Amino acid sequence: MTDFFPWEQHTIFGAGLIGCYLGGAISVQGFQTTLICRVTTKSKLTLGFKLTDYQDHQAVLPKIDVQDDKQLSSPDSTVKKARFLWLTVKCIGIKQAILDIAPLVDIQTIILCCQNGLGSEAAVKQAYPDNMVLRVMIPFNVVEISPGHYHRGSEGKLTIEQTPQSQIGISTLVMALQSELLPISSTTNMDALLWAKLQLNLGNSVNALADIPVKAMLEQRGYRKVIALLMGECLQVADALDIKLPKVTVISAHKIPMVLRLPNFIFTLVANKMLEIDPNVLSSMCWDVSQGKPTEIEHINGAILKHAKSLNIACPANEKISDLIRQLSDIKSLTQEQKPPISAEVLLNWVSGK
Ligand SMILES: NC(=O)C1=CN([C@@H]2O[C@H](COP(=O)(O)OP(=O)(O)OC[C@H]3O[C@@H](n4cnc5c(N)ncnc54)[C@H](OP(=O)(O)O)[C@@H]3O)[C@@H](O)[C@H]2O)C=CC1
Ligand SMILES: CC(C)(CO)C(=O)C(=O)O
Repeated sequence: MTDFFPWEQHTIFGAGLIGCYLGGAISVQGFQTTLICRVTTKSKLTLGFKLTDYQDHQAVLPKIDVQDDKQLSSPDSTVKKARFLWLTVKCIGIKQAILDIAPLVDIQTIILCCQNGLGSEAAVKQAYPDNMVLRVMIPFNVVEISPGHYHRGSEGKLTIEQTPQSQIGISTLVMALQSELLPISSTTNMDALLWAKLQLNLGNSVNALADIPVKAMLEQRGYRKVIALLMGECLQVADALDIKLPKVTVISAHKIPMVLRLPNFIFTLVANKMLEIDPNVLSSMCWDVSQGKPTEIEHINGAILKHAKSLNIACPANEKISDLIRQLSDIKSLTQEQKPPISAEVLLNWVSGK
């Protein structure tokens, strides 16, 4: 059993949307917090920043300890070892992050992997076999409304994995970090919870191709039908693996595709909670595509395809949408019709193979 206490050093590695929101929410509670960011974002963050959420909670952080990746790797770095190392880079940044976090890690460091999708923690565990490595599920969306203003635009509790070794410490951590800006809980069944989140993240690729806010996307039945196709395949794979998906929205996992297929006027009535999202929310993949960055498609839709292959289950919709997202990395080679924004009708025809 490991004893650890919430007031020990929290370090957030990868100060982007989730990292800044999480780090800000921890720091504002009075816990020692350091953000590790890129050189290019340091000046913005050292001026302090602001957190808000969709329920009008807010906090202003006049000062927070920010170090950039160059300071971290410098031989005379004075950066403290982390007790809680929150890894908030994208899945595709994990390989490099594993090397770069070395100066922050000692035997006591607990590494908390906050990635969407499946499997990012495996490489971290392999690189740090003597450390406690726990997974974290982040259900809510964060956007940067203006430089240094991070906004949580949707509901849900950040959930930390509990293992037999971590139980007491994680329960104490959860109680201590709990706040209006950061609702938080823990689970002993992270595998199933991450599959349930994976199901929801199937909307990310559609959102990136639609190139409109999530709320506006969900208001169009054609996009919803595409998401329903992707989710149907995901559920088939999860069922074959005998994973029982916990309910992470008001609608249970197996009913979501059916609800998504409903005509607009019934959908608006049945799924009004689902539409309670800020109108400015964009999925993380939509940000990546609009900024020309690589996406997490291989860890989201790709994770389903990997399992499907080993189970011999066909997932044509996920295959098709993964191809469309991959093609965006060579945007110059695409026709106008293949570039976002892609209309709901066109996308539905492509994905359903019509
Ligand atoms: N955004 C959201 O609303 C949600 C995101 N998630 C998940 O959370 C994870 C983080 O997402 P998000 O916050 O959006 O990602 P961001 O890209 O906004 O943040 C990651 C940050 O880490 C930086 N970074 C990456 N590698 C390094 C490194 N080696 N050294 C220093 N800095 C580094 C990135 O810089 P650079 O860009 O220059 O590489 C970037 O600033 C993802 O897995 C995502 O799917 C989950 C739920 C919601
Ligand atoms: C919050 C959610 C589900 C969609 O916005 C997400 O995980 C993301 O943007 O990556």
